[in-house]
Amino acid sequence: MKTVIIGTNHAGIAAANTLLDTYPDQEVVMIDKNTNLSYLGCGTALWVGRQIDSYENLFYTNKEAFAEKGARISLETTVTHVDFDKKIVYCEKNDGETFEESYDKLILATGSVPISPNLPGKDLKGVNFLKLFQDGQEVDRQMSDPNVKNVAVIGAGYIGVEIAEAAKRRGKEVKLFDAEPTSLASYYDDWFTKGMDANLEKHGIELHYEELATAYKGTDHVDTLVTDKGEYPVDLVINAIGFRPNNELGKEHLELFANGAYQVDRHQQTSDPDVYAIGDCAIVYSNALQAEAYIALATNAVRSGIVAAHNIGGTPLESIGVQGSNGISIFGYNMVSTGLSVKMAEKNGLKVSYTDFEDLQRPGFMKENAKVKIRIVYETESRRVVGAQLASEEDISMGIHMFSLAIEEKVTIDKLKLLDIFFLPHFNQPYNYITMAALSAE
Ligand SMILES: Cc1cc2nc3c(=O)[nH]c(=O)nc-3n(C[C@H](O)[C@H](O)[C@H](O)COP(=O)(O)OP(=O)(O)OC[C@H]3O[C@@H](n4cnc5c(N)ncnc54)[C@H](O)[C@@H]3O)c2cc1C
Ligand SMILES: NC(=O)c1ccc[n+]([C@@H]2O[C@H](COP(=O)([O-])OP(=O)(O)OC[C@H]3O[C@@H](n4cnc5c(N)ncnc54)[C@H](O)[C@@H]3O)[C@@H](O)[C@H]2O)c1
Repeated sequence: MKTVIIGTNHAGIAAANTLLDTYPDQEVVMIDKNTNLSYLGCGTALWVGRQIDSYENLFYTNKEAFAEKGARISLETTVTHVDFDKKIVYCEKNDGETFEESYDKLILATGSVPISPNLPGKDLKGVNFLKLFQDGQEVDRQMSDPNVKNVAVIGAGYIGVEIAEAAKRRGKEVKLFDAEPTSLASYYDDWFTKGMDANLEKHGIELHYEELATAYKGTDHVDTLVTDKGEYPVDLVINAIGFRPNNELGKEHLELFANGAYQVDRHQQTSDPDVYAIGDCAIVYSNALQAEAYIALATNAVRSGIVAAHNIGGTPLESIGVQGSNGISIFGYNMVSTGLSVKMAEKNGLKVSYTDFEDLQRPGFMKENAKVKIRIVYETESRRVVGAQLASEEDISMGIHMFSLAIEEKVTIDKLKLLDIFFLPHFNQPYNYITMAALSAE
């Protein structure tokens, strides 16, 4: 069996490793237009903000590792189109050479592309996106120029908030814009985003919410950002208003979700039985919504790659769905969430209730201590847990995984009330905030 994988980043890598490690008879061909693979985009802001010493360790594998395992791998090679009837992939290398690859099974792992606001001046120098390793390097190069003093970040989602912190750490004047009234509006409720916004402001980031960019001005290089509320001097702009699925190769042939992502079943199989789609170019099944959804995360990419590869290799395996669990840490303030916020649940037509609790992480007699906020969101009628959010200066990250499993397993809020949670002063309180939140649920 010959499998061709188009796109060799997180999703494609996971699929290739699974096929090569588990199914030695598989012939695996990997093709990617980029010069590198496995770049951890999460490290871009850490590097730009100089919270890590080098960007080199942000790659976790390389081309040679796959060649050694027996794959044929071509980087700097673009798949220009696919003939799905003849089952042939047409490729063009960066040096202009073209070649064809036939396949028995095809895996589309072509990822996502940043949404580009089509504004006047969008092609001016100094207007950037953050997706690839190369984009991060370019932003870093510009950030290193002492003449670059004013940075505008458009989009206060994950990338925007993280890069705003990084720019501030590099001593820039930073303005953060978003269409919504808060940062991280699609992941957290206001009780949480208010905490993050206070944190951003405390560290000198100027917040411009419910304010839309309308143009970039400048001669060769951007020098002004125009919005519906004013004009601001800028030396560097970073656009981070979300991703859209890259469906270029299959959009005429395969069934698509509302936003253009490839429609797949729980085996990652598309509407063409010989074609699988994984990672950011495909939909996921949201256990919180109990419906298909689009959630672009490296974690989902890896899991979907493993599922597709096992099905192709001959071991039937269904995806268990996702919760979209995510986390962020900005100037030492940590927030994690899984499933749906109240706002997002209601936007999607779910009738939900929620329970909040706030307390110190440890008993008051412990020296190192900080407050923790928790919200658990559950369906009002069924009482099924559909989301949780936590925030603290403490590392509360691991607590969210239990809620992820609770959502996946359709656990009710009442089941959490008397859950066995250990107590040790070094870690938590005898009246644990998870228990207290659950007990106070109406
Ligand atoms: C700055 C940043 C920070 C992030 N931080 C996090 C984080 O902390 N946690 C998290 O879970 N997620 C994070 N993400 C999201 C995560 O990076 C993506 O969800 C993940 O990269 C998706 O992996 P993928 O393999 O599906 O797609 P992609 O990473 O988009 O890879 C797709 C690959 O396909 C190749 N390709 C596309 N078209 C063709 C073609 N025609 N021919 C050949 N090759 C092609 C591309 O070159 C690319 O290598 C972050 C993203 C960014 C940009
Ligand atoms: N820590 C993490 O897990 C992490 C880090 C970075 C990226 N990612 C993932 O990568 C993907 C892309 O990240 P992202 O930050 O670009 O997207 P995002 O969806 O997290 O945020 C986009 C933001 O842009 C805003 N926006 C949309 N249109 C706008 C407009 N015209 N003007 C102003 N604001 C506008 C939205 O309100 C939103 O706050 C997401 O799926 C994200 O979850 C995850």
